[in-house]
Amino acid sequence: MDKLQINGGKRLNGEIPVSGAKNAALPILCAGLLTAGDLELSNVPRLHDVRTILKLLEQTGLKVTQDDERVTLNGANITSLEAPYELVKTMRASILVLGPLLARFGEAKVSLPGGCAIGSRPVDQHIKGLRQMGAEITIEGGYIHAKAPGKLKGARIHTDMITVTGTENLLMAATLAIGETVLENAAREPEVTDLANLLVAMGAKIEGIGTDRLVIQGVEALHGAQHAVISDRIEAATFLCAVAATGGDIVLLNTRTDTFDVALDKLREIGLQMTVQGDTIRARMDGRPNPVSFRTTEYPGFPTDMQAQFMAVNTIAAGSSKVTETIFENRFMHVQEMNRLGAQISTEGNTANILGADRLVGAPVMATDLRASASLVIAGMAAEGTTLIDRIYHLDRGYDRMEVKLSAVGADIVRLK
Ligand SMILES: CC(=O)N[C@H]1[C@@H](OP(=O)(O)OP(=O)(O)OC[C@H]2O[C@@H](n3ccc(=O)[nH]c3=O)[C@H](O)[C@@H]2O)O[C@H](CO)[C@@H](O)[C@@H]1O
Ligand SMILES: C=C(OP(=O)(O)O)C(=O)O
Repeated sequence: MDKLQINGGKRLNGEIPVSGAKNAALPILCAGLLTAGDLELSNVPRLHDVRTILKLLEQTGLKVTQDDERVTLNGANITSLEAPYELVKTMRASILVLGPLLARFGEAKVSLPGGCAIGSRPVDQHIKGLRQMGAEITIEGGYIHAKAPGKLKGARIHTDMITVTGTENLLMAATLAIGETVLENAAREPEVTDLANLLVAMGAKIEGIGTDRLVIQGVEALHGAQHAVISDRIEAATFLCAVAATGGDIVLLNTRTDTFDVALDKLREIGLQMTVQGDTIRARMDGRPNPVSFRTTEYPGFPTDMQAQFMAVNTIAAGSSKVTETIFENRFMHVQEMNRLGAQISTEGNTANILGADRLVGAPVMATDLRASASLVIAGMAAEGTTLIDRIYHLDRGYDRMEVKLSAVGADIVRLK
């Protein structure tokens, strides 16, 4: 199993290209199931999760042609309407094939995703919404069996909570349903907007893009389109946290700063000096970070996917901070590992109290989930001595060669096979 070995205490200096967003690429690739035409995608990140979804899509009969970050999909010859447990269990976002398959073919059999390290993560809202659109859904043997005799029909759907992949699944389903669908309480994450923009390019009729009320007029069929996946705001903010923790002067290329204002404000509060020019951000840091307190919430609030990385910066800040996680019930698994490096964090329910330590000292630690892994990389880079991070397959799910990008700007970080 691969590990990362980090010798901490190195300042970062140089340019880092930001990849396309995992959380936009995954639903967008699933949208390939909605059409018999060619979907020509660029800026698709090289991630394990992308490979998993492509494997899943290929076994439905979707034709995949890949040239580095360019992926062309063709859904003219879909032969299987099933997403098997073996693939779904490795990646929860596989549930995103449900809406498109059901909408275009009137049938789908998708393994129920299990819970995962960060929480139980049910998909009841996806199912509830599809039922409101007329789908007949049974759950048997660990699989969601869904049928829409005739076709899905437009409906007014108000999800009980804001759900990102739930909104995406229902949005994709609604594009081919008969009549009008209104999605109330819709997620407004930039990745949902990126998917909606692609669907419009494919011929979908969607109003309210970027708001919490999406109105979709179903069409008979969608056609092929070209689309560049939006830049990954979480990857970009992760690198900014890294430089805030180590000090240095870096330039991020290919960013979309308009998609992560809240994180940028918090980074300024930390003391990171940033200059934004077009799609680049120059970020400079000297001295010890200021502590920052925050609560995670849905977009446009502070993203849960950045909670762990900001906590890593807080561990060495000059003062104490409070971090509250409101989206997932078990997203503090990095706390114990950071404490192994000398961090002083205590938790009370969904709140972590962090007392900034004068220094962290390297130690062997274990990655428990994707963003926890990234936070341990940051903490390891800020620590004195050597940190060995085990189970970095979590990191590879969602970061495109993180150690290569960080070594290129001066970090001492190597992958041990
Ligand atoms: C592939 C992808 O885009 N993943 C992102 C997506 O996950 P994902 O779409 O799975 O997260 P959701 O927005 O659906 O989850 C938000 C909350 O709603 C709950 N819930 C959700 C659906 C449902 O049917 N029932 C239910 O109870 C979840 O357990 C969670 O507590 O949004 C999360 C919240 O921004 C991010 O952390 C993930 O990186
Ligand atoms: C939780 C995440 O992803 P997923 O929903 O794919 O597990 C994440 O990107 O931080």
